[in-house]
Parts: sequence; C-alpha cells; structure tokens
Amino acid sequence: MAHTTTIMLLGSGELGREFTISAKRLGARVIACDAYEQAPAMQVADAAEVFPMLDGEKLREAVHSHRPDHIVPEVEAIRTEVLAELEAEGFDVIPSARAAQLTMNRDAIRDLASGELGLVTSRYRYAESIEEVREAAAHTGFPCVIKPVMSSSGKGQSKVDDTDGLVSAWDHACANMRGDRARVIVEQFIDFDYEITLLTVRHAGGITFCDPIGHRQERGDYRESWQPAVMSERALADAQAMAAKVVEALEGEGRGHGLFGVEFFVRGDQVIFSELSPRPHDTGMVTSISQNLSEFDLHARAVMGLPIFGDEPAIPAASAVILADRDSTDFAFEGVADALGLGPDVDLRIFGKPTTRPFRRMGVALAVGEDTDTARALACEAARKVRIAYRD
Ligand SMILES: Nc1ncnc2c1ncn2[C@@H]1O[C@H](COP(=O)(O)OP(=O)(O)OP(=O)(O)O)[C@@H](O)[C@H]1O
Ligand SMILES: NCC(=O)N[C@@H]1O[C@H](COP(=O)([O-])[O-])[C@@H](O)[C@H]1O
Ligand SMILES: [Mg+2]
Repeated sequence: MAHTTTIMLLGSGELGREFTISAKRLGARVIACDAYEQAPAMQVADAAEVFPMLDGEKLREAVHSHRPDHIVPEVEAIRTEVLAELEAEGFDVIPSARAAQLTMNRDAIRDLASGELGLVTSRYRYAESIEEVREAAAHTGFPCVIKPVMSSSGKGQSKVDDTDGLVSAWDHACANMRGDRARVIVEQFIDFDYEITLLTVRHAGGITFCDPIGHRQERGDYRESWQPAVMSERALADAQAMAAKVVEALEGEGRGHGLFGVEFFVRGDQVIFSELSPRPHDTGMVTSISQNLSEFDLHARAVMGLPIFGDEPAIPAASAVILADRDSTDFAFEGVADALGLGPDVDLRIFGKPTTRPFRRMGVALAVGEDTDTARALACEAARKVRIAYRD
C-alpha cells in the first residue's frame, strides 16, 4: 500500500526549516518540534509540537502519538537516552541514537575520534573544577580554548592567553553550559591557516563528499562561509579519510544514514579533526546556492532512503550571516530590496524567528561569483544591507 513518509524533526530552527522544505518537496509529511511556538521550521511543516527537546517524557509522548517513520534531530540538546530507547523499540533515529548521544557531548566524541579512531586532534584534557582547569592548561599550554562539554554555537567558549585568564574562562563556561554537568574541555589553541566543514553523506549507495566549505568564525559562531575552499590534494584526501572513519563509527544500532558536517582545522598539509554535526551544518547554508542538491536536499534523500548519485560539484559561492543586536519581539527587516538589488547573483534567507536577542542569527545572505573572494564580498555587502528595524 502506498504510504506517506512521516518525519519528526527535533529542533525547528533555520536548518530544520530548509530541511523541511526539501523533505516536503519529496512528498514527506513533517512534524516540527521545538521549545517555542512559530519556530522557523514550524512555519513550513504539516504539524508542530511545542516542548523542550530535553524533556524525555514529552519527547517519548510526541513520538508515540505521531509514530514517525524517521526521527530527525536538528539541535544538539536532546534527551538522547530517550532516542536510544525509541531506537530499541524500532523507531529510525537519524543517523542513529549513538551519533546523537556521542556528538552532544564534546568529551564523548573527542574520546571516540582521538582515543578509539586515532584521528589527529588538538591536545586536550577535561576539567571539572578550577584546579583541574589549571592542570589541564599546564598540559595543553597557552593559548588554549576552554568550552563546556555541552554547548554549541560557541556558547561558553573562551580563548585563554595565560594563567590569569583561567578563572574567568571557567566561570564563563559554567554560566553558559547546557545540562547539569560542570565539565569543560581545555584544548590547545590551533593557529590554523584555515578551517573547513566537509559535508559527508552516508547513504544506501555508500559515502559521498561535498566540496570543502571554508568559514570564518567570531565568538565561536560562524559569520561567513564559502565553497569550494582551496585545499591541497593531500589535505583533502586526509580530511575525507578521517570524515569517513568517524561517520562509519557513529552507526551504532541505527542505519547511520544522513548528512554530517565534519569540522577540521588545516595547517599546511596537516589536517586536524575538531568536531562534527550528524546533521546539516550552519556553514553549509552556502550549498543552497552553490550546489544543485543542497545539504538539506541531500539529508532529506539520505533520510528517506532515496538515490544519491555522488559528488555535488559546487560553483564558487558564499554565505554571510544577518545577526540581531538586541532583544525584541516586535521588529521588521529593512533593506531586503537593496540587498537583492545588488544583482542576480544574490539571494537571501530570512528565517522568520519570532524574537531577536543579541547575536541571534536571523537570516543569511547568499551569493555566487567568479571566484569565492568575489562571492564573499557580495554576500557580505548583501548581509550589511539588511537591517533589523526594532519597534519596541
Ligand atoms: N582548539 C581550537 N583552536 C583554534 N580555534 C578553535 C579551537 N576550538 C574552537 N576554535 C574556534 O571556535 C570555533 C567554534 O568551535 P566549536 O566548533 O568547537 O564550537 P561549537 O560551539 O561546537 O560550535 P558549533 O556548534 O557552531 O559547531 C571553531 O570553528 C574555531 O574557529
Ligand atoms: N551551530 C548550530 C546551529 O546553527 N543550529 C541552528 O540554529 C538553530 C537555533 O537557533 P537559535 O539559537 O537562534 O534559536 C537550530 O535550531 C539550528 O537550526
Ligand atoms: Mg563547530
């Protein structure tokens, strides 16, 4: 009997919104979940459920009531023990409950990558008190980077130049961590030449890679990304081999299918593994303009078990973020016409988040160009033209 694929999306931000559009184009029904109403993906989904993704009871209840064919995590902070239970009951968690569990905790994924798989990473140590932070920093040396083991988008992260900075970095991490575990990773600061995200798709036909995406981060959060990033053949081959290894290791009891954003630092020909998302990556929003099938289309195909033929060559393109700078519940976007008026090589995605806060990502400008430098300049110019007009 014909059957409509139902997908339950856990987290409904900008990445989920684009994924929902891709999945719906292929005939899926999408139920978007997040902690607040009118989240970006909810505005384009078939149905919505509002509850905190860390509330295990509510999560179980929502899954049991909708009985989705696929459960697609969109944020990192999810009650992952419940995902493991649901997987054991026969639900398909994308890419697997193991992947969600390991990547939610920096210590778990780092132990796997560095310890079990032997990938090159920065020197690191964990700490659960200021005394342990001091010992860890003595091990990594200065400068070092301190991050809560549970956080994303740079929350609670600081770069520390000498022992004087350790107390405030520890306090900042504790104040901005997620969950109830006061635990940080202290990492050697890598003075990289550039950093990349390697979108890696694991699907029924095997593993395929997108062209590498270069990006620039501020405060641990991305500001601009571009594709294809120039890399030596050797560095690219090493990054691909490391990405394939870590992605394979995340399969667990699930199918392990989906798109992953694998992050690397590159210094000369040396490739250093940083972390990965078992889902579309924010820096990968550029693929909405650079690739025939975007990272969202590829994730939707991999989730739904649909054909993926191989590499998706990118044309030179870039993305630049549009950030809010204060709290507001009543605002509008100005300058959209000016941004789009820059020419046919420019496009925008306005996410439709119902409220702003300082540094919250509200939209992204996209551009193509003769080369990535031209595309970057154009995307940044377009992003600057879009302004948020606050009315409260
Ligand atoms: N050890 C390091 N050395 C140099 N730079 C680093 C290091 N760790 C992090 N950074 C910088 O901070 C950025 C964010 O770090 P990371 O990806 O670990 O944070 P995150 O909170 O997981 O972000 P997201 O969830 O958006 O991926 C990196 O992309 C890089 O620019
Ligand atoms: N680096 C992870 C990332 O970019 N995640 C994206 O941001 C949303 C949360 O945004 P918000 O904090 O503005 O609600 C998430 O739902 C996801 O789409
Ligand atoms: Mg990251």
